[in-house]
Amino acid sequence: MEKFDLIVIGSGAAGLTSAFTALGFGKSVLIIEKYKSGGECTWSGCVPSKGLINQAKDIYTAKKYADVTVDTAQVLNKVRAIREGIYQHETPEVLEKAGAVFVQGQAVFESSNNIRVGDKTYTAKKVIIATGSSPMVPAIPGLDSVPYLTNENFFEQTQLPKSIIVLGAGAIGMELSQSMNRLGVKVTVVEMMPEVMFREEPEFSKVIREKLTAEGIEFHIGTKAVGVEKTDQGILLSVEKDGQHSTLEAETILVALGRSPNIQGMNLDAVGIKTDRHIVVDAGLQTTAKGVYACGDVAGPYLLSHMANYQGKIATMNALLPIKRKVNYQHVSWATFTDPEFARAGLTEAEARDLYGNNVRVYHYDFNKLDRAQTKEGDHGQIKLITNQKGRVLGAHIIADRAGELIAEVQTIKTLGINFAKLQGVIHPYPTYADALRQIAQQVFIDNLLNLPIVKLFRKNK
Ligand SMILES: Cc1cc2nc3c(=O)[nH]c(=O)nc-3n(C[C@H](O)[C@H](O)[C@H](O)COP(=O)(O)OP(=O)(O)OC[C@H]3O[C@@H](n4cnc5c(N)ncnc54)[C@H](O)[C@@H]3O)c2cc1C
Ligand SMILES: NC(=O)c1ccc[n+]([C@@H]2O[C@H](COP(=O)([O-])OP(=O)(O)OC[C@H]3O[C@@H](n4cnc5c(N)ncnc54)[C@H](O)[C@@H]3O)[C@@H](O)[C@H]2O)c1
Repeated sequence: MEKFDLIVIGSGAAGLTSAFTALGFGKSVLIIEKYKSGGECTWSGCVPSKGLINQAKDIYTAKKYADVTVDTAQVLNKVRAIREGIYQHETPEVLEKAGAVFVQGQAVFESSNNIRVGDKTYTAKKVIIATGSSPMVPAIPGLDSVPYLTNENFFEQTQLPKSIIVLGAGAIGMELSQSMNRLGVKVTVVEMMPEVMFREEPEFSKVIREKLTAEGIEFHIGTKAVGVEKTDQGILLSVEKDGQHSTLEAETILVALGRSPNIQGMNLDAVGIKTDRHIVVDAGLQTTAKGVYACGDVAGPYLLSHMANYQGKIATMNALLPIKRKVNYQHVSWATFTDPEFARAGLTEAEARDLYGNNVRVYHYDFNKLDRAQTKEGDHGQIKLITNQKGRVLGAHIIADRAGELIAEVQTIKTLGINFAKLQGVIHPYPTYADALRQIAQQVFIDNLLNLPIVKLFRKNK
C-alpha cells in the first residue's frame, strides 16, 4: 500500500492550498480528485462567472455609444478560454512537478487512514477532506422533468437562451442575471425572501435590485417557486406570493438556490466522521475522526474561495505541526461582482447593535459627493461604516465601482486592530474612490476627539 504524510481529497481552492502548504513543509502528499484539478472556482464558479461579468460590462458600456450585435456563443467561448488559461497553473502535471502525487478518481474511506480509489488503497498519517459543494436542487414539483441549468452546466452552453427564469437572488443569481441581461437575455428572477441578497445590509440590497430593474430585469421577490412544467416554448413556472398563484414563462431556468456539501459516497459514517449538513469540525477544523480534517465548502460556514484557502492552510498546519491553531471568523469579508459591486467586512448594523447596543457609531458616505465618482455618469454608490465608540471598525459595507478593491483597505485596518481615525492622516492619491475612506476617517477622528472625557467635560461646562 502506498504511504503518504498527507492525503488531500479534492483539488479545489481548499485542497490545493492544503497540498501546497504540506509540500512547503517538505511532506509527501497524495491528491485525489474525481473530476478536474482546480475545482468549482476554476470550472463553474468564480473564474467563468467573472469572465462573463467582464465581457457583459464591456458590451453594456459599448451599447451606450453604438449599435452592438452580441454573439453569445463567442462570449461563452471566451469564458472557457479564460478558464483554460487559469487551469494551466493547476493541472495534474503542475501539481506533480511541485512534488505531489495526483490520482484521478472518487475517494472512499476504508478507515480514517486508508482511502480507496477504484481498486487501489492509499494510506496516510493525516487526511484532509476538501470535496466542496454542489448546487442544491430542491424538490420543486416538475423540476426534474425539465432540462434546467445550474452553475455546473451553465458555462458549457453553446449560446445563451433568449429568455430565462433565475431561481434565487443570492450571489450566483444576481451576478449571472445582470450579465445575461446585459448580453441580451430576457431575465426574470424569483426570490422567496422579501429582498434580494439577504446577507447584505437591506438598504444596499434594495439599491442593487432597483439598479438591475432599471437595466431591464424583472424581479419577483417574496415569491416562492412551487411547480415547473415543460411547454413548446420552454418552461412554465408556477409561483406563489402572499397566497396568490401565478405563472411565469421562459425558454429555460437557472437554479441558484444555495449549496449542498459533497459528502455522499465516501463512507464517512462508517469511519466515525459525523455530518450535520456539512462535515462537523472543531475549532481547529478536525472532524470527529482523529487525524482527519475538513476545509472549504464541505465544512462551511462561509462558502467562498478565500475562506477555503484560509481554512485549507489552518487545517493543514493543524494536521502536520505540533502547534494547533483555531479558525477565527471575526474578520470575514466578501464581495459580490454585480455592477456596482457589493463588498462587506464584518458585521451589519443590526448585528452590531445586537452585540453592542447603542455603543456603536454608524457613518454613511454618499459617493455622489466624491470628485472621482462625479467624473463618471450614473449611480455612484455609498459606504456604511460601523465602529465602536472608540473608532474601531465593527463592520463595513460598500456598494460602488471597485467596492471589492476598496474593502481591502478597511479589512486591513479592521483585521490589524488599527483605529479607523488613523486613516485620516494617510495620504490618498486624488482623485480616487479610496479617498472616500480617508474622508470618513476624518469624521471618525473628530468624533474620537469629541468623545474624550476632557473634551466632553469642557463642552458640558461651556
Ligand atoms: C457561480 C459561482 C461563482 C462564485 N464566485 C465566487 C467569487 O467570486 N468569490 C469567492 O470567493 N467564491 C466564489 N464562489 C464560491 C467558490 O467557488 C467556492 O467557495 C470554492 O470553490 C470552494 O472551494 P472548495 O475547495 O471547498 O471546493 P471545490 O472547489 O468544489 O473543490 C472540491 C473538489 O473536490 C472534488 N471531489 C468531490 N468529491 C470527491 C471525492 N469523493 N473524491 C475525490 N474528489 C472529490 C471535486 O471534483 C472538486 O474538484 C462561487 C461559486 C459559484 C458556484
Ligand atoms: N462573489 C462571490 O463571492 C460569490 C459569487 C457566487 C457565489 N458565491 C458563493 O456561492 C454560494 C452559493 O450561491 P447561491 O446564489 O446559490 O446561494 P445563496 O445562498 O447566496 O442564495 C440562494 C437564494 O435562493 C433563495 N431561495 C432558496 N429557495 C428558494 C425557493 N424555493 N424559491 C425562491 N428562492 C429561493 C434564498 O432565499 C437565497 O436568496 C454563496 O453562498 C456564496 O458563498 C460567492
